[in-house]
Amino acid sequence: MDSSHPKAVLVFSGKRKSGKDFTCALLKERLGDVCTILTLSAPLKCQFAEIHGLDYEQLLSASSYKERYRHDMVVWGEKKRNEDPSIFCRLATLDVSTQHKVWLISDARRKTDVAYFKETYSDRAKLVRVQADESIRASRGYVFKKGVDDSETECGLDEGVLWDYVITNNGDEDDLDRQLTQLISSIQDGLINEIKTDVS
Ligand SMILES: Nc1ncnc2c1ncn2[C@@H]1O[C@H](COP(=O)(O)OP(=O)(O)O)[C@@H](O)[C@H]1O
Ligand SMILES: C[C@@](O)(CCOP(=O)(O)OP(=O)(O)O)CC(=O)O
Repeated sequence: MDSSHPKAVLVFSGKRKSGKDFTCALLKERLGDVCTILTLSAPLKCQFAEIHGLDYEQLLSASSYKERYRHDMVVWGEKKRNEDPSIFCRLATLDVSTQHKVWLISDARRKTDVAYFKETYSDRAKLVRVQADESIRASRGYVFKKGVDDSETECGLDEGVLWDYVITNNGDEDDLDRQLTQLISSIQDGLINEIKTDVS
């Protein structure tokens, strides 16, 4: 593995409907092709869909179809992680083009996810928590589900993590834009000067 690649790995975590995907898409828009979005859930959903004859594309979407199978995917995923804690981290980051110097991992959920990226990429890995008030999440379609929202998949990173950045995403677009601008400039200053060339 090329130890100099990637230059930065932003590991995002947040509750359902907090805006992880939304925030990563905005960052990708701002950073361009130097950046790529990777999800730990994609390889899990791919395998789960194959085993159960389900529609992978629908599992990837923000749909009721995904929600219908979420709990079963969580249980199956945890069984696989118990056998090999970093399996989905490795699968999600396989063969990423060296063109993409900045990786946005949009959906870390467990201490083992965080540990993998910190151990593998050291200080190139930065932990980002996206947070939104529960009322805002509800307005985006969040409904509490027992066995999901009170279990590790949604609570595994609620405590004991020192976040490098916390993004508050309650719908104030100017505030979000300001936070993302700060995040991008601190990454550029701190970790990856090359991005200044790539995005200028
Ligand atoms: N700041 C925002 N402004 C407008 N819509 C938003 C904002 N943040 C999230 N959303 C919308 O809310 C829904 C949930 O956001 P998403 O990023 O999918 O959450 P998560 O990935 O954390 O579950 C999506 O439809 C998304 O487009
Ligand atoms: C089984 C899962 O991978 C399903 C995650 O699906 P998404 O990542 O699509 O969830 P959102 O937070 O709503 O964007 C969770 C897990 O515990 O691995």
